[in-house]
Amino acid sequence: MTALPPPPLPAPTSVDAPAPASLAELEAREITAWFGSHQVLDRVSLTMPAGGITALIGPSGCGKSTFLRILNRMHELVPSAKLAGEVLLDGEDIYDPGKRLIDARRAIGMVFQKPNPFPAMSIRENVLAGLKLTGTKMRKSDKADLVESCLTKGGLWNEVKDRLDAPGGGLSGGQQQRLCIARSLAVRPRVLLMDEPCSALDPTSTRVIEETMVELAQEVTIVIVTHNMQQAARVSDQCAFFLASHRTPGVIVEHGDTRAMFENPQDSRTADYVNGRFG
Ligand SMILES: Nc1ncnc2c1ncn2[C@@H]1O[C@H](COP(=O)(O)OP(=O)(O)OP(=O)(O)O)[C@@H](O)[C@H]1O
Repeated sequence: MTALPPPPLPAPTSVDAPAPASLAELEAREITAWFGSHQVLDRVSLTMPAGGITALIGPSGCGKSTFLRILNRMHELVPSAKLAGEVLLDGEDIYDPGKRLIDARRAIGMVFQKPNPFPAMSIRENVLAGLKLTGTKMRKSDKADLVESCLTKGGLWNEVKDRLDAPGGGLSGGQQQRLCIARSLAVRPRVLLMDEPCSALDPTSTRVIEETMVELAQEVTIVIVTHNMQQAARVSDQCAFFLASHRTPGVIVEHGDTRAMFENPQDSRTADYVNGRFG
């Protein structure tokens, strides 16, 4: 699935600086999804453990990106899209009518396939952009600290600390993606969703992002869609293998510990997929 633009957010309401985030578990229960009359997922359930990296794998069109977008209420941006089921963040349903959309998007951030920094904004402004959108006010010195800590966690600080006022669009592709990660972190999400975050990057930038992900998992739960089996094996703790066949919506065929899924898959279709025999 190609990158979507950042979702629109409601007008600013909060004036508090973001509170420190704690690790959170994300649980999808019986998720079924449609685009118009086309059903693309059928009762998919998956627990994504706090502080772990979960990789969603499977051939093109089996519903991985749709599932990922359901996890932070982006699916509902598509006019024909519908869904059934629940998404629980630490036990609370993000689709509860009493919950605000902005809170779900703030707690569950998204990094897209194609880096999408605001090209004319400075590196510093890019990192702080999410705060503006969520209406968060901070002291200037706190902002400087936040920029440094997010760029450090994003694995970019040393490369940009002397040019924070340069435009974000002037960075390399890999640097731009790390800037987008830093931007996501600035609102202190509890979960970070990553939709093929390295597919537009060279192998060196990919490895830097993978190292960044592993570091980040200590403070944020990560869910990544990837077509790269080596990447799933390198970074994830658990994998979920999605599959859809002609006329049949996507389901999870098998999920569990990544090493077990790669070395001793229980389903022959998983074995064929992880060994590159299809997809
Ligand atoms: N905006 C949309 N409108 C209509 N159908 C869509 C839309 N987005 C996705 N679909 C359909 O939903 C199904 C699942 O697509 P999705 O992008 O979730 O799969 P995927 O596993 O992420 O694929 P890929 O690995 O190629 O990105 C496909 O049949 C796709 O054509």
